[in-house]
Amino acid sequence: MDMLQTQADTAVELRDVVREYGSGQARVRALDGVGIGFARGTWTAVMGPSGSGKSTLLHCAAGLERPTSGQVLLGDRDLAAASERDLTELRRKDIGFVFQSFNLVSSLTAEQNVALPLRLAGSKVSMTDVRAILTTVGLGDRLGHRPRELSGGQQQRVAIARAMITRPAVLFADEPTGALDSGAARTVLGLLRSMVDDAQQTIVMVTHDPAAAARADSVVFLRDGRIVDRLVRPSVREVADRLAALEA
Ligand SMILES: Nc1ncnc2c1ncn2[C@@H]1O[C@H](COP(=O)(O)OP(=O)(O)OP(=O)(O)O)[C@@H](O)[C@H]1O
Repeated sequence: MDMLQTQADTAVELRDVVREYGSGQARVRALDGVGIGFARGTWTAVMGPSGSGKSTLLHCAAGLERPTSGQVLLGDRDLAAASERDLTELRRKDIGFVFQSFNLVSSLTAEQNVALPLRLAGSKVSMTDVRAILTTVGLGDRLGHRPRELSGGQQQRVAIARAMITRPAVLFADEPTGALDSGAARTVLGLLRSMVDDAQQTIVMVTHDPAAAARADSVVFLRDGRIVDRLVRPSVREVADRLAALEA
């Protein structure tokens, strides 16, 4: 789908992205010429064997790491060529992150954690909006709780609320359900699904879990730093089989 789309339909596009680490004998090519577009209002899962380049792809697409060569286009801006200052601004306003480890500030309440991106961006903080978002993720009765007073699934829902508050064009998720039991994972995946279906946000998610990947609109598979396959609306079984074949 990405090839035929115009840029206006594409939230993020990687063009011939190469990312190398180290030098000389120790040089590793983590991404080896990746070209892919993530269409607006879609959810893409990124899978592949350990070391295939999934996290590197996510970090380059999100402007957390610079490619060695190639372009990363967010709208009409090339993140690969942006200044540090522009990248910081972009990460605050246009991009959201959800990580396996939740990354909440332990001394802050759920409400304060969700308000934090707005405060950092110097925006006006509406506590009504903060509470509304926490209510959306089912935590309307946990506003004053600190992370240690919440379950893993609840902490991840706070992290999702925090990523939603700035209404980012793209949400990058790195193993968002990796630390959760299956019930909590289902709740979190349902929230991600509604961000795409109800708010037309774009999600790029790295996962090892075929059940999580099957909730996405499409699944791309990496091997040795290259995209080797893509499945559209696959079943859990299809994802698991494809992954097993790549890992064999
Ligand atoms: N900072 C780094 N310095 C050197 N090599 C790195 C660095 N980060 C990643 N690599 C290498 O790049 C390759 C891709 O790593 P990456 O973390 O993107 O893989 P992955 O698919 O996310 O793996 P996993 O599923 O195990 O998390 C690996 O060979 C890894 O060792």
